Amino acid sequence: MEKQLSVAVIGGGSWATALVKILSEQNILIHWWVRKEEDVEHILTYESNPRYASDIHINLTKVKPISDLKRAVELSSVLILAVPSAFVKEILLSLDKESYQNKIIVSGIKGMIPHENKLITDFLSFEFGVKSEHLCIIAGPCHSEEVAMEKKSYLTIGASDLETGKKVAGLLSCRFVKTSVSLDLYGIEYAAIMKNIIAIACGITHGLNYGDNFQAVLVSNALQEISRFVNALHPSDHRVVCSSAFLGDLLVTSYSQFSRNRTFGNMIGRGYSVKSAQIEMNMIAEGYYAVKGINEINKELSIDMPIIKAVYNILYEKMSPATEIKIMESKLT
Ligand SMILES: NC(=O)C1=CN([C@@H]2O[C@H](COP(=O)(O)OP(=O)(O)OC[C@H]3O[C@@H](n4cnc5c(N)ncnc54)[C@H](OP(=O)(O)O)[C@@H]3O)[C@@H](O)[C@H]2O)C=CC1
Ligand SMILES: O=C(CO)COP(=O)(O)O
Repeated sequence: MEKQLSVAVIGGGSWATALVKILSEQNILIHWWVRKEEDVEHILTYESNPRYASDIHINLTKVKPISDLKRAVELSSVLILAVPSAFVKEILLSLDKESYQNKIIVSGIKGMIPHENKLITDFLSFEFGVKSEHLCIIAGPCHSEEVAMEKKSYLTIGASDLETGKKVAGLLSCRFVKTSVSLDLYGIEYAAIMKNIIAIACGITHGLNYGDNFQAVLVSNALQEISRFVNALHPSDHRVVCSSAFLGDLLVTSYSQFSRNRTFGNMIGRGYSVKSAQIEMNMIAEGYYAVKGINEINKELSIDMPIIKAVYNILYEKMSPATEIKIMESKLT
C-alpha cells in the first residue's frame, strides 16, 4: 500500500488555520505546528484554533496538531510556512540544515526576512541549501476569512520547477479553491510583499476621507510602481502583471474589509499611532515590515516609488499622514 503523504503546516495564525482547512480536503496527513502546547490542547479538545480563524472546524482525523517543530518536520515531506515574516527566521533556525533536505518547502508568507531584506525562498536556499526545484510560494488573492466560509478562491503557486509547482497546486486545490502554477516565482513573491504596503496606503487615504475615485488612481499607479520595481530586480519577458497573483492580490488587499493591511492603514489615517494600531489589531499587518525592507532595497535602485515612499515616511519617519499623502497625490497620474 502506498504511504500516505504527510504535510507540515508551520504557524498558528489565521492563514495557517485556513491552509490546514484547505489541505484537509485531501487524503493526506497534516502535522500542524503551533508554538504553544496549550493551543495544541485547545485544538485537540475543541477542534478549533483558540485565537485565529476560530470558526474553522479542524478535522482531527487528518490534522495532527503538535508543538514540537522538529518532529512535525521529520514526519513530513512537504513543509508549508505560514508564520508572519518577523518570526520566520528564528523559527527556521531552530532546526539544523539537515532537517530541510529533500523536502518540498512552500512559503505562504507575504513578507521578507527582517533586516536582511531577503525573500523567504532566497533565505531557504542560501541558509539551508534548499534546491530551487524544491521551493514554491503560495500567492493570489485569498483571505483566510473567506476560506473559512468556503467562498470560491484562486491561488497561484509560484515555482521554478513546473512539476513541483503542479504537485503543490494539486495539494491546495479543492471544492472551493482553484490553483494554477506560475514560473515567475520571484515576480510574484515580490508582488505579494509589495501589495501589503499599497493596502496600507489605501487604508490611510480612506481614513483621511479620500474617496473611491482617488483609490482607483492609487491602485492603478501602484501596479505600475510594483512593475517598475520587480522588473528592475528580476527582468522577465513572461511576467503578466494583470494576473491574479499581481493585480488580483493587489485589489483584494486594497479593497477588502478583511484586509489586515488596509485596516491598519485606516487606523493610521484616522490618527492612531503605529503602536496603538498594532495593539488594537491583534493580527499582523505585513506591510508595516515590508515597507522598511523595500525602501532599503530601493536606496540602491532609486526607482520612482511615490506611494511606497509616502507610507515609509508616515510609518517610520513619523511624518503627518495628511502632508505625506498630499505630496504623493501630486505625483500620481
Ligand atoms: N491571513 C490571511 O488571510 C493571509 C495571510 N497571509 C500571510 O500569512 C502570514 C501569516 O499571517 P497570518 O496568519 O495572517 O498571521 P496572524 O496575524 O493571523 O497570526 C499571527 C501569528 O504570529 C504568531 N506570533 C506572534 N508573535 C510571535 C513570536 N514572537 N514568535 C513566533 N510567532 C509569533 C502568533 O502566535 P501566538 O498567537 O501564539 O502569539 C500567530 O500564530 C503572513 O505573511 C501573511 O501575509 C497570506 C495570505 C492570506
Ligand atoms: O494576502 C492576503 C490576501 O491575499 C492577506 O492580506 P492582509 O494581510 O492584508 O489581510
